[in-house]
Amino acid sequence: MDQTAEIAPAKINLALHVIGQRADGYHLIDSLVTFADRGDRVSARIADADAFMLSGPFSGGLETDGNNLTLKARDLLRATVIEAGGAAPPVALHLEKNLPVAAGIGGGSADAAATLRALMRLWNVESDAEALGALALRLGADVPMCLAGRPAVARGIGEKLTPAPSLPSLHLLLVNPLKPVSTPDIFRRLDRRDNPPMDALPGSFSLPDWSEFLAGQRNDLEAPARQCVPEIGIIQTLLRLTGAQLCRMSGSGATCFGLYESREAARAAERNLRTAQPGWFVEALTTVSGDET
Ligand SMILES: C[C@](O)(CO)[C@H](O)COP(=O)(O)OP(=O)(O)OC[C@H]1O[C@@H](n2ccc(N)nc2=O)[C@H](O)[C@@H]1O
Ligand SMILES: Nc1ncnc2c1ncn2[C@@H]1O[C@H](COP(=O)(O)OP(=O)(O)OP(=O)(O)O)[C@@H](O)[C@H]1O
Repeated sequence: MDQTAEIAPAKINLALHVIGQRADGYHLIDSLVTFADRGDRVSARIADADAFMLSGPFSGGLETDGNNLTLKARDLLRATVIEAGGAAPPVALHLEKNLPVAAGIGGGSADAAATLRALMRLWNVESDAEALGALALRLGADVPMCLAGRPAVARGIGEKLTPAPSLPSLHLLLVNPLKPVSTPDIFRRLDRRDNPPMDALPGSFSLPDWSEFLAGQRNDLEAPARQCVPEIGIIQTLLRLTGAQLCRMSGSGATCFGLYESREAARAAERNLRTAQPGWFVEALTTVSGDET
């Protein structure tokens, strides 16, 4: 194989409780994450020399040097492969950026994870899950969960993952006012770092059970994010007006999601909000189900 491609799906924190802080400043979280059926796209092919190309609606202003998480992932995997005596020939990478940047939906982390998956295939790298998780964590706290790409409870700083097999597929609308948010800044603004963890997850696939469960959970980063992006309140009011059963912010923001009872309801809300707010990112999507293999 000399070329391959991977989708880098949007990550959604359905709930995110901040329950402590490590001595090094990183926060301990208890978060339920799931993944969209779409996102960025990373394609890779063996080439004469390393190359990187960016395209897509949100490529403007993004780093094209070694600070782009796609290239950080390439460089880290290559160093690991070479250290183990393997070969990691030059590759041309193409990142199609469909997700807004610094938006709380894991864009850069998803790109890094997709790059790892693509290059492991291209370079015939084999690795056990534990070593791969540790490698991913060196790229960012969200990268291990994006590498797994399955509904999970994320604990520790986000790297301790427990599958959530009974989480059903959800119909969501993502809305972002295109105001980038700095993750460290939002964590720094927290008033409390010792909040209670999430309740026990429902054991059944029932959507009403999950809706009720989610309604009882929180995103502890929402209050500090609202200080920086007041539009978060407006977005949630608009989501409720379009019939969302639940709305909440994902990650460190500012993207919020609305939960709808059907794909049609999410699509209708998408049409309404795109007309009302043409300058915002508004995307209806379906999430992966916990029991898909
Ligand atoms: C908010 C979440 O998206 C929830 O899934 C993640 O916790 C953030 O994950 P991420 O963007 O991959 O974070 P990293 O790139 O590893 O860290 C960026 C910065 O965010 C802060 N950070 C991140 C994760 C975490 N559990 N505690 C933190 O305090 C730290 O200041 C860190 O320097
Ligand atoms: N491929 C990439 N895509 C997006 N951001 C990138 C990428 N590479 C580097 N970055 C940098 O990472 C920062 C965080 O962007 P990202 O989109 O990953 O944030 P996020 O969605 O808030 O992530 P998370 O939900 O993991 O906190 C940006 O400010 C950007 O400069």
